[in-house]
Amino acid sequence: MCCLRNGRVLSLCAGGGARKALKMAGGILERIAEIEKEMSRTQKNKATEYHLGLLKSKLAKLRTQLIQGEQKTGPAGTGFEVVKYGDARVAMVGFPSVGKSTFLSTVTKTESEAAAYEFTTLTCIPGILYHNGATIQLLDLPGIISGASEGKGRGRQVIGVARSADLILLMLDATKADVQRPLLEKELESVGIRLNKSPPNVYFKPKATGGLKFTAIVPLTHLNEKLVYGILHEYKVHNADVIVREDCTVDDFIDIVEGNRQYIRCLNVVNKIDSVSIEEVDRLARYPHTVVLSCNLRLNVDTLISRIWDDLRLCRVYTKKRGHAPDFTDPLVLRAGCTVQDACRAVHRSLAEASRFKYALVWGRSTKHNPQRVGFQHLLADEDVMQIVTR
Ligand SMILES: Nc1nc2c(ncn2[C@@H]2O[C@H](COP(=O)(O)OP(=O)(O)OP(=O)(O)O)[C@@H](O)[C@H]2O)c(=O)[nH]1
Ligand SMILES: [K+]
Ligand SMILES: [Mg+2]
Repeated sequence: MCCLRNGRVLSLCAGGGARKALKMAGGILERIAEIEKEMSRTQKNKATEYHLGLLKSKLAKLRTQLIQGEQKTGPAGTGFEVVKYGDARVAMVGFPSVGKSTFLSTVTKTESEAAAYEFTTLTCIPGILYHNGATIQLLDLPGIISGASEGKGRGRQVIGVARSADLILLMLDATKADVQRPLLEKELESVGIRLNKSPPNVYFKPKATGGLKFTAIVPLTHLNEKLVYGILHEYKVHNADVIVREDCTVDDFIDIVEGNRQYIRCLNVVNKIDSVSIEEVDRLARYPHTVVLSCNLRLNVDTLISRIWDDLRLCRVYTKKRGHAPDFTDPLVLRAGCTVQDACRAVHRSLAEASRFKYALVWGRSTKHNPQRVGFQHLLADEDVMQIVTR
């Protein structure tokens, strides 16, 4: 019933351009359904792998068209753009009534309405989580339903926000986690979001001339030259260098050719563990990238916050003035793998220029001795202390 309400809201605000876009999306959806049907009819074996590979690239192309169509023609103001704020952004994605709003209200000062009926939250509600000297923007979002990625309910907007996050929390209900998790993963996958994955190690460079050059530097068990050529042909790429450096799948290779994938870290958050047995809690907690939780009983809330912190992979750098103690209250909050130059830039843009910067003194886990005199390229570690010496 609520979906209907959402559907009605959507169609009410759809103007001429948007209506055309919806119609176009409808055509693409039909073709996607046809290809999915054909794929499910086709047996998987050596003889069909080429055919299946091409179908997969056709499918990927259509899905990209769908997303791009939406981005270009979607009525303005229907997304819920919330300004990025703080050192990192965490978005909660889940089915209705799994406890997203309850969690936001538990860990931030923002009150997001929580209730026993589905679709209580209708837009993006930001809250701020203060942890370890960092400010983390936590986004509460409307519940999504299966088919969200194809435009059902507010799914598209929700996924659009998820795309902008540094970490996605897949919020699950402990009584239905095994059903909900794969459905949510599928919705995010189908719009090009890759969870807890790193980009496949494949070099791909389209060129103007010279034909296709294919090299594999490891034995391949899913891909072969013919298949790669077939997929590239599907994308109308006739000149390119391809170097495959890992045993990647057809899907991985298509991701590389599409080039628009987003690799985002994700944590499965299983809420309402007060509703299931202790044995079940134990089983759920063993799933990879998972934290179990009860917002109502405040069980494991701190564990979740510290897992969020770990997964964001932030790096705190305490700055220090010459002759003074370091300021441990207000760190620079950067990303893991940051350099001294990044830290200088965070203090002031001009300090990141070689004309101003002489060297830095660093104390902490990144150094061999304390302090160590280092240049711009030195890699900093979490909780390092840094003193900048200028010219
Ligand atoms: N048993 C139990 N119920 C919970 C827990 N956390 C939240 N709830 C209840 O679950 C219901 C839904 O909570 P919400 O926070 O509104 O869920 P939501 O995911 O934001 O829902 P939508 O905004 O509708 O998508 C409310 O009645 C909460 O009181 C929990 O840890 N255990
Ligand atoms: K609810
Ligand atoms: Mg809610």
